[in-house]
Amino acid sequence: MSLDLIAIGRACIDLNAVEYNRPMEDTLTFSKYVGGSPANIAIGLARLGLRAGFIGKLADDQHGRFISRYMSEAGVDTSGLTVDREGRKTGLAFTEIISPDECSIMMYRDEAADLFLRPEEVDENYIRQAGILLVSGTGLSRSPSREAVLKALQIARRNGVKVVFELDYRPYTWASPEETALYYSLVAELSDIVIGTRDEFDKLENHIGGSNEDTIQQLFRHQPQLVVIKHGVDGSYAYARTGEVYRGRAYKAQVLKTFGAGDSYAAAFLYALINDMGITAALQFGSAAAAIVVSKHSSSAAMPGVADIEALIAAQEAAATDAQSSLTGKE
Ligand SMILES: Nc1ncnc2c1ncn2[C@@H]1O[C@H](COP(=O)(O)OP(=O)(O)OP(=O)(O)O)[C@@H](O)[C@H]1O
Ligand SMILES: O=C(O)C[C@@H](O)[C@H](O)C(=O)CO
Repeated sequence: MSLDLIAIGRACIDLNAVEYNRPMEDTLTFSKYVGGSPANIAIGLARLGLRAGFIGKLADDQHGRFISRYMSEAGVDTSGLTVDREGRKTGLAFTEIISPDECSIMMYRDEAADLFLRPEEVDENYIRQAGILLVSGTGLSRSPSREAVLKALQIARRNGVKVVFELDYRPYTWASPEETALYYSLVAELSDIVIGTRDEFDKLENHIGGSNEDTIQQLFRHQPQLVVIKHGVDGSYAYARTGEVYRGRAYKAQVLKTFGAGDSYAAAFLYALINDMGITAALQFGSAAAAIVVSKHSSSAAMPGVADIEALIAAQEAAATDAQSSLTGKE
């Protein structure tokens, strides 16, 4: 077996408001989906036809079994999953969709099983047959998951497996900003590619209002070859260690909710990189996949296929060219 990418971290349950455009107090019905950033990314890559695997710990309950079955049916290799036997629960995320710009997530993650993944449950032989290890930042927030992720990182480094660090900052599991900055910078400096929002890089640097230039100057002193910094609807930048800067625009979308944007972006961006399509195409793929997912109800179940992404890019690039021609008066 050989896998294009293995993601390590949490696989949980999303309960997304079915009656939306209202506060959660007025929502009576929720739809169940698999959630958790690294699980969503693995599912997104499998939907794009790549061989994706997952390392994580599931609760020994109905939700854990649902996640395992869903991921496996989605085409994700689940042989790296372990099951908690000590009564811990699956993490739940209730999502509130008040309006397209006002979405929030209410977490139930006390003693969540995923944070109890142990280093001895991370198998060197599993990781060494992958092209990429994707580390999700939340897995670093607590022990023993923290040590399990660090072990996976160490295995990847010594076996020539590329490491992608998705910052995936979620405030609820970290003890302090200093702790977040310490582990984020440690892992970012050992990774080949770092992907995050501007706000997440501020967490890594432990200050507010940092600049992309300062961020890349610091990270390029270490291992990273590519740093991707997302700015929501204002688009995203990819900085190469060799000095090139690429800008990707966000595509127009009929936005229903904003969560899931980052995970679909990461999956499609990495799909394009793995297929040697170049960084400009990777930025287009990431933005197009995100535009599709923000217009749908779920994150994992809405991950698009290659044809959907290509169709959105073709339509929106053609529209942008038409708009440009009518401005300049050229055909
Ligand atoms: N409202 C939107 N409409 C269209 N595209 C969007 C929108 N919001 C985000 N995107 C696209 O998704 C990409 C990632 O979004 P963002 O920077 O919000 O990531 P994130 O905060 O990691 O997402 P998440 O909410 O899943 O954690 C952006 O660079 C952009 O291309
Ligand atoms: O685990 C979370 O933090 C929430 C996710 O389950 C959810 O799918 C999401 O926010 C995607 O980015």
